[in-house]
Amino acid sequence: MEKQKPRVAIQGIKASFHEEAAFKFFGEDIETVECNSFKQTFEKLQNKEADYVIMAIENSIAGAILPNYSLLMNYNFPVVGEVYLPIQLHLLAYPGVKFEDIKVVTSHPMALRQCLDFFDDYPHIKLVEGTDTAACAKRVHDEKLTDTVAIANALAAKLYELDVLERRIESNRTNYTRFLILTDMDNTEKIKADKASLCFQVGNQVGALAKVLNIFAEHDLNMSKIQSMPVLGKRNEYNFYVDVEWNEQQQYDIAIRQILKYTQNFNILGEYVKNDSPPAP
Ligand SMILES: O=C(O)C(=O)Cc1ccccc1
Repeated sequence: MEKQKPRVAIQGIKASFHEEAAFKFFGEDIETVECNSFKQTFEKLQNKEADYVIMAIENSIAGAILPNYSLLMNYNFPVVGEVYLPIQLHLLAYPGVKFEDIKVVTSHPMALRQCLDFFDDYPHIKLVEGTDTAACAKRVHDEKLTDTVAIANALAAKLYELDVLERRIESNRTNYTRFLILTDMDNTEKIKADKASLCFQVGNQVGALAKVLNIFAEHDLNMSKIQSMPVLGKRNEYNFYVDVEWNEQQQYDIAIRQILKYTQNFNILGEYVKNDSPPAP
């Protein structure tokens, strides 16, 4: 019997960086479920119209994508993996269009921000934000735009039949985005995890967070990320989102048991296999 392709919900359309990240994690034999918002990707999972969500959570230049932390907490689907994708940005034009013809460049705000240095030399070109990189490329194709170019990836150039006018126009070549993969409870497989994403609160008193961090250290857990987010409507209260990595599963188990005593609303958002970030060039 033929195996069903995993249905992966992404914010954006085919050939966006979210689809590229999904290909990197699952391989290319997937069914991409295009969505208008991150919230809608979670709704698709909830309604069983998708098997997985892949969602950007931080970028090496733009930093954390804060609203997505709240989605993790509110929907409570387990994180089952992560993937780091180098973001390579090209200038894509309708076939035949020359650089001198360009009046407008359109892309996702994060992509535009990463190419600002390139456009410093061309102040007459107007930057216009779009919903996602691939949607901008598609618009150039569909509307046969001859004065507007898009910033997008090589997948978009191929799918929307655009010429690559300039390759790699990003200001910083060590630019990557980290994506999380979530699924619903039913189909989580038992894996030998070596990384976890946690969320908790601590009391507003001296050393409360330090106590928790010391427990990680005492059990040889490496904290690879910490992010705080205010608790809605509560002054001076924060959710702490923490990623930890370990070599010895037992050490992790003991640390978690201890931390439970020093935190409130402790949540394991997911335990999964670590995917190393790309090395600096
Ligand atoms: O617009 C896209 O293609 C996305 O998937 C969002 C995005 C944009 C730039 C870097 C990483 C993700």
